[in-house]
Amino acid sequence: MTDHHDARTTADVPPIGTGPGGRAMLSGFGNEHQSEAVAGALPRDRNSPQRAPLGLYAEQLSGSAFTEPRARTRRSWLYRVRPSAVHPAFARVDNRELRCAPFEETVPDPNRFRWDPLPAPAAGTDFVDGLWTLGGNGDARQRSGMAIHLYRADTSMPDRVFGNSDGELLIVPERGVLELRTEFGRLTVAPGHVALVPRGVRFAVDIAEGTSARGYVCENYGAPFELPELGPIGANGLADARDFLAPTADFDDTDRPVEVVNKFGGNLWAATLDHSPLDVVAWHGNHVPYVYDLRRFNVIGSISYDHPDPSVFTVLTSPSDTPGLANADFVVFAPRWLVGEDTFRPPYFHRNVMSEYMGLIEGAYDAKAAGFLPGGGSLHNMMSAHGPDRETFDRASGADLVPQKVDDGLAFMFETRWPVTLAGQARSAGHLQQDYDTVWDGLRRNFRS
Ligand SMILES: O=C(O)Cc1cc(O)ccc1O
Ligand SMILES: [Fe+2]
Repeated sequence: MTDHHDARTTADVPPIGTGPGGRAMLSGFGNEHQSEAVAGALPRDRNSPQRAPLGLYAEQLSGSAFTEPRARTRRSWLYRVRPSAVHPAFARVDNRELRCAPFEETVPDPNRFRWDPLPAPAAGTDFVDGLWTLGGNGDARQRSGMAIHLYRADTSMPDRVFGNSDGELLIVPERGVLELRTEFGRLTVAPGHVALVPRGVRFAVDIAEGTSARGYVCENYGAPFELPELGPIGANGLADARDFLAPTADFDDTDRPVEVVNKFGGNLWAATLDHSPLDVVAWHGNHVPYVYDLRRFNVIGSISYDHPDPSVFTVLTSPSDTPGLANADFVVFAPRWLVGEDTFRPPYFHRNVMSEYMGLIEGAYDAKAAGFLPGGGSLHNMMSAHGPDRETFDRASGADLVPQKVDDGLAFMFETRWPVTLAGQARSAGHLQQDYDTVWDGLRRNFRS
C-alpha cells in the first residue's frame, strides 16, 4: 500500500510567487498588486508625492471611469522614467490585415464556416504586422462588441511596442512561446496558456529566434473580462483567481528610437519616441496584464446524465448591461471525464442565440472527427444549426458508456451576444473550407413509427 503522505514530493514544486520560467509573479485576478524593480521606487504612502522617488514620474492609467462602482474600478499607478505624455504626433500607418468593428465589408451570414490554419507568415512578420482579422461585432467607438483575430509571426519587436485604445486583448497561443514585455513587466505565454492585456497597456512581443508563432486573439471592446459568477457551484471551481499571474516590474531604460503603434478607433497610428515606453520602474493597481494556464481550469460537468451547457466551461466573461448576457465569453474545453449514463456525451445538436467562434490549441475536439485543426477555427453564428458531425454522432450513439477521459485536445470558444460579421478577407480566404456543410451529410432518417 502506498502511504498517501509520501505520494507527493516537493522536489518539483515551484516556489510560491513564481510563474513560467521561474520568474517572480503576482497571483490573484483583480487584486491590488504592487511591484518595484528598484527598492524604494514605489511610494508607500500616497500615489502622487510632490517629488516621486528616484526622480521618477507618477502617472495614472485608468481602465474604468473614475466613478464606476468600486467592484468595477480599474486603475494602476505607474512610476516611470519619462511620462507617456512625452511623444510627438501620431500618424496613420497601414492597417494591413487588421480590421475593426463596425464590420461592414460583408453582410451578416447565417452559414457555418470553418477555416484551416493561417498560411505561414512572410519572413520578418512581427506580432502586430501578423494580426489577421476574421470578424466581429459591435462598435469599437461605442466600447461594445468584440473582434476575432488570428496572428502568425516569426519576428520579435525589439524597437516597437503596441497599445490598444479600443479594448483589451485576450491572446491565445496555439504554436510558439510568446514573451510579452509590458509596461508592468514580462509574461511568458506558451500554447495552453493565455494572456490578458488590458486596454491601453503597452507591450512588445518577442518570439524565440528561428521559430514561428501562431494563435488567436479576442479583442474585447466592452466591459473588461472578469471571472464568472459561480452560483450554486459554490465558492470554488472553474478558473481560480489565484492562478492568474501578473508580472513584476521590469523596465527598459535604454534610450533608442522606439516606435509606439496605437490602435485607435479601428486604425493603426504610430509615433517614434527617443526612448522605450516600457520604462516603468514600479507600479501598483489592478489594471494589469495576466497570464493563465488553461490546464489549471477546474472542469465542472455532469456526474449523472445529460451534458451541461458549456457555460460551465467559462473562464472569463465580459458582461453587458443585461445580467447573464455576455458581450463576450471565453470558454475552454479542457481535459475532463465523461461519465453520463444513458447520455449522448459529445456536444449536442443545437441552435444558439449567442454566436460561437471556436479554435483549437491542441489535439482534437470531441464534436468533430476530422477537419477542425489546431490553428483553425469555426464560426457558428446566431441560430446557425450545428453540433456533432456525422462520424461523431454515429460513434457516440453506439459508444459503450464506461467512464471516459477526454484528454486528447484543448479547444476554446469566443461566444458573443451579437452575430459575428466576417471581414472580407475571411470570406474570401484560400484557407476557408468550401465543404464544411458536408460534415453533417449522411445524418440519415432513422425515424420508425
Ligand atoms: O458548438 C460547440 O461545439 C460548443 C458547444 C459545446 C457544448 O458542449 C454544448 C454546446 C455548445 O455550443
Ligand atoms: Fe455550439
